[in-house]
Amino acid sequence: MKLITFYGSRGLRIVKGENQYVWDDKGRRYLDLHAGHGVAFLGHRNPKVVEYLKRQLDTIITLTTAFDIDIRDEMLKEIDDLKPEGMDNIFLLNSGTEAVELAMKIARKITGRKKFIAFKNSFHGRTMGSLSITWNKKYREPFEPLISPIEFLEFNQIDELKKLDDSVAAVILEPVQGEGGVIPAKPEFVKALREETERRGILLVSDEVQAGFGRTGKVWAYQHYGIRPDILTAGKAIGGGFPVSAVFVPDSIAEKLGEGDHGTTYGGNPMAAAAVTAASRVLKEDKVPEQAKVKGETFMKMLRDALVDFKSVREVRGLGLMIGVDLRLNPGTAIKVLQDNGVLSLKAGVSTIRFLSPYMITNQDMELAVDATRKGVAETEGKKTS
Ligand SMILES: Cc1ncc(COP(=O)(O)O)c(C=O)c1O
Repeated sequence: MKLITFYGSRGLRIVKGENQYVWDDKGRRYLDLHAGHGVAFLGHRNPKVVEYLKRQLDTIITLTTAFDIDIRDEMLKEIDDLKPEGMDNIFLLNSGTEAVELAMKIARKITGRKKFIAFKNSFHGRTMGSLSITWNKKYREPFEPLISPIEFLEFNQIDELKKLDDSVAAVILEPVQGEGGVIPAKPEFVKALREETERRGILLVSDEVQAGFGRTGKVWAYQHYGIRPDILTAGKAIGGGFPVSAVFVPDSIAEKLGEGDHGTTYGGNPMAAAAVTAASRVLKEDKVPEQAKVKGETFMKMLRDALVDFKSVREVRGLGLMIGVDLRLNPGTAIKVLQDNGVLSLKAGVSTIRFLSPYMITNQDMELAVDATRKGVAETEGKKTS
């Protein structure tokens, strides 16, 4: 039997993960700034997550939300302190794309409108709805016709907001574009977008599947911008490594949703509830957002200082521990050199090395990553390194 995988092989067989590290079958340790596409933000096998999952395994693994269970109540209590402002309702799913799908369904149901607006360089997932609002043509075109109407606007261009009209159900925004190249939204753009969407009765969806849950230095990335979205989607980090995603909405929206509007076999299962409970406790007890803010600033400064002399480096950018090194050349060589030097990273957009570091990264880890990045960029420029 052969496994279908749509990702190119990295040529490593991983046998173990712990905190910010993974080990291969030859016993070599890697600093994991790939983190399973950012899932392992709370580290691999975070002890609290392992404790909760093990306890849940001994109790019950599966139970639909039609039946009550204590672990879900515990989860609701733990996540209540972390909820996006004004959003008292959560619906649990299993992957980021499912959360986006539900956000789109909700937007159509609530507004009675059809159209979605997304941004150039956006990434929202690979199922038919979320794919329709994902910018990269290579992902979209083989599967057309997708849902419509959809319009992609220039990201961070206030002028573009003139194109919003009363036919639009929702605008889907990544406060920091992840797959598209680690591009933070500009504060004035987000403010203008919020004003214009509010004025026209358009729902604003903050897609925080990648940026959310502490990674950018706040619990939710929209909190950097002094606005409130209408719907928030979360995933990746919120289960501490367990597959789970969430849609948050305020009462004003939840009240208009009813039985049959959506459903999911696995969503909200006890294992996922246990994982989210543990992850929420870790976030609060370890003051994860604060750590991400401080460490992210340090890491970005170290990268900027170390890369200042390289002509191929266009920019080091990001927010908290969501960091990109944007090159004028293809980043493939640099990512390979980083890996050979014990650091796993991933590509974003066409030209960016992306670091999605677990929050427990140390200064020593950063030095290793910065040194490996220097080597990677040097080789990209055709310079010999030792
Ligand atoms: C912003 C954003 N939305 C949605 C998704 C889709 O998540 P998943 O791969 O879990 O379906 C991703 C994945 O990278 C993402 O970055």
